[in-house]
Amino acid sequence: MGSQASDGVVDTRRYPLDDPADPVWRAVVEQARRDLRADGCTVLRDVVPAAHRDRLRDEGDAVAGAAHAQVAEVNVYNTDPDPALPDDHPARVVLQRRNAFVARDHIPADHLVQRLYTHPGLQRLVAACFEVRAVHGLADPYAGLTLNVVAPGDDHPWHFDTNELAVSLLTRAPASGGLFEYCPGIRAAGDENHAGVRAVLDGDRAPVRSLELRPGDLQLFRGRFSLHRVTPVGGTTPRHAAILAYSERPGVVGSPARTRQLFGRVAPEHLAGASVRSDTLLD
Ligand SMILES: O=C(O)CCC(=O)C(=O)O
Ligand SMILES: [Fe+2]
Repeated sequence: MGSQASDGVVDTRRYPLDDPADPVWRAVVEQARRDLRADGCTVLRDVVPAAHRDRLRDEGDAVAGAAHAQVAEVNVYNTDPDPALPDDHPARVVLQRRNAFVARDHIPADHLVQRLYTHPGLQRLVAACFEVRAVHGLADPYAGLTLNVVAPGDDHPWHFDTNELAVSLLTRAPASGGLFEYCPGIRAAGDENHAGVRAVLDGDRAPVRSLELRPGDLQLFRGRFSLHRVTPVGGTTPRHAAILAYSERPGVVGSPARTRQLFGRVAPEHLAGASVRSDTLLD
């Protein structure tokens, strides 16, 4: 095994990151591609070996207190309410966002999730699964890597992601609830499908799929096209998920407005640059 992957963060028998010619690597990629083509989502089971999962959870616990907790009124597009839109437009539905994100700059560089995020072999595998030439970590000092903290009784309401390629890793499973639900490909570049999105907000369960994530699994997800949420967390302990955001282009930084909304502050990088976009879908 090569040096990058053999430090134990990744189970290199199941995921031989250093060797894309290995039939095991190729089989992983083929299955992931089939899943992603079919419904925009795939789960790589047990990427982080069982021996490291306590550490993963403890590191998440250590930074969870730094999450920016503020109930925000949002819609699925994370846009401001626009009273000019008709009443039945999905952007008119106001949701309470109660989850809180820990920004990347609060996560120490030696934490397992930081090492996973920047791991060249893992990035190569993720790119192959998503069928893109390469994935790049964001240049955004906050949003590239976050910990999503959902407290008992709270949820993370329906939304689309701004970012195209997301990888998530549960670091603390909730005692109950906290399921990831998603509507595969409910919109596409050039087709917002407002009626279908609104129907889900009004309770239509037909397009909804549910996923049970386990600590150590990596979920690869195209959240820009699939409406998704985390259902209310039950029990007395929070749900923690690390969100590893990637882009096909290097240098991506979030807008100042969105950054303030998510983290309550901005960095010089956010004020300096224009954010890069690949389509004209609503945020
Ligand atoms: O916590 C999760 O599993 C999903 C989080 C999510 O959808 C997001 O951060 O955009
Ligand atoms: Fe999301």
